[in-house]
Order: sequence, then structure tokens, then C-alpha cells
Amino acid sequence: METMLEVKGLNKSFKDKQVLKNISFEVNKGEIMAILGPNGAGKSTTIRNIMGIMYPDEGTVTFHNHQGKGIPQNKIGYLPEERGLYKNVKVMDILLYLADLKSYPLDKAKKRILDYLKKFDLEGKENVKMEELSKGMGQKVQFIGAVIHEPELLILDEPFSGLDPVSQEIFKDEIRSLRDNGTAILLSSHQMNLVEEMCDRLFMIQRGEKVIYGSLYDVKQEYANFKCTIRGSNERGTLETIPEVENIEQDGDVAILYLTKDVNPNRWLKQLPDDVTIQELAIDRVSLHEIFIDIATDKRLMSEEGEIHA
Ligand SMILES: Nc1ncnc2c1ncn2[C@@H]1O[C@H](COP(=O)(O)OP(=O)(O)OP(=O)(O)O)[C@@H](O)[C@H]1O
Repeated sequence: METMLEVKGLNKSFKDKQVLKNISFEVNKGEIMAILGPNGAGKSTTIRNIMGIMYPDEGTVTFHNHQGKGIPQNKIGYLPEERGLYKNVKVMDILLYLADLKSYPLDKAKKRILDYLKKFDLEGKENVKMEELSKGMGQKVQFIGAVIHEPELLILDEPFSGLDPVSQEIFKDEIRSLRDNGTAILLSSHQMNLVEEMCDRLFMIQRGEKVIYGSLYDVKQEYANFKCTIRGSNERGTLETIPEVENIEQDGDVAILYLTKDVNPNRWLKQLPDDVTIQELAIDRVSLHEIFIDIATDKRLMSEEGEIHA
């Protein structure tokens, strides 16, 4: 697998506060790598260091053997967290301007822009001013601006925020199609269900430090134990007799049993006690959303003030 971007040992402080601590990861050609973490964890700072908007105190960002100011920015596309392009400019004009900034041929850009506007349900909007678009429409135009020059590396900071479900699907399809065509994609998002659906690998950051890094499959194997949801009228005491259960959450007739690591679900199901009432039963792996919450809260890495305890 060809590595497109290598981030190695990034340290960054603002005044005396260190917000990135030895951050290292890679993004490969043709993959979606998610960068996740609670608010203030350091995701955008990491991305800004990659984009050369700021530079790390220590560590390196390497793109195709280029580092720092030598990185050819016209091979990178970036959808920043902050939305909003020039307001008083027509859609086609701003997109051609962005293509030109990346030294992309304008005749090719014009055709791509018209194709993208059609794909994103914005056909006929090329002469509309940015300020006349809705927020979601503006975001689509900004996305087009990030990919118009066919970047090899695409960095998307919260691409789905503020999008309706239909627009989210359009973005998801487009991001997957770019990945399938070989683009390396670094995606930051708080929408764990979308990340879980889309990403190949993920990097989770907490208070500026790596907490998880690996393929979605490996992360699930490592962290996502099975859980069993039972609907039925059961006393908590009855549920507590079930072996290999780490934690029980009960709400009325619904109980969620979090199973211990490495439980074999077939074997576990066979030894369920006869006195457990079962109207419905489901076994799933815990979701990325639950893993995220567990890491950000249950492990109590952070106090209410956000300081690390561990
Ligand atoms: N220019 C800056 N000057 C001082 N502190 C900053 C600056 N930019 C970011 N920080 C601090 O760095 C930390 C990480 O911020 P960052 O924006 O990278 O987090 P994030 O993970 O992107 O969060 P969110 O999910 O809320 O967007 C925060 O404590 C933030 O206050």
C-alpha cells in the first residue's frame, strides 16, 4: 500500500499549553482514514499542521517525499471546518478561481464544475451568487472547491456537519468514489455512524495524544466486545447470574448485557439460564460511537474540567 502522507512525532504548544503530543499516523493512497476525538482534542490543529497553516514545534509532515514548505499544495484538497467562501461572487467564478489557485487547467475545471453541480443537485446554479445559496448548498460548493483540481490527498474537516440526510448520502457516495479512484482521504467527523460506515482506518486523539490507531476491523476486534440486548421481564438479580457479563444496563423490560472480551457468542448463548425471560434477543458488537464514549468518559481519562487523570 502506497503511503501518501506521513505524520511523524508532531508536538505543538500554544503558549505553555501543549495541544499535540507525539502525534504519528499515515494516510495511504485509496483509503479513508478517520481522525476522531472529543472537542478540543487536537484534530483541527493536526490538520492545520498538515496543511502548513501552522508548523509543528517538533515532528514532520511528509507528502510524497516533500516536507513542510516544500509540500506541493496543489496536490492537496482541503475542506476546512470553517465554512464560507466569498459571498458576493458567483458559484462558477469562485470555483474557477480556486482551480486557478491550484494551477489546474480552466477549461477542464469548467467541465468538472458543471458535472459536480449536476451531481450535487445544484444544476443551473453556476451564475448564482454564493450569498444567495443555503448553508448546505454553500457547503456543497465548498466541497467542489476542495476537489476541483483532482487532489491526491483530500482532507475533510467535518464534511457532514449541517447537511440533510440526502446531502449526506451524496457526500458519502462522492467521498467513497474518490477513495476508489485512488485519492487518499483524511476525514475528521463527530458522526460515528458515518465514520463506521465509511472509514478503512482510524486514529483517535484525546487531549492531544493518540489513544487508538488501526483498521476499523482491528479496532472493533480490540475494543468492540459483544453486547446482548434482551427484551423480557427480568429481575436484575436473575441477569446478574449470567456468566461472562461485564456490565448490565437495564431500562424497564430492556436489558443490555455487555459481554466480557473474547466471549464466543454461540457458546455464550447456549449457556443462558432457563429462568431468563426472553421475548426478543439480539447480539451485536458495540458501535464505534460506544467505543468513543467509553474512551472519552467511562475510562475517566478526563475530569469535568477536562484534565487527564490517567
Ligand atoms: N490558535 C490557537 N491558540 C491557542 N490555543 C489553540 C489554538 N488553536 C487551538 N487551540 C487549542 O488547542 C486545543 C485543540 O484544539 P483543536 O481545534 O485542534 O481541537 P479539535 O479536536 O479540532 O476540536 P473540535 O472537535 O472542537 O473542533 C484546544 O484546547 C484549543 O483551545
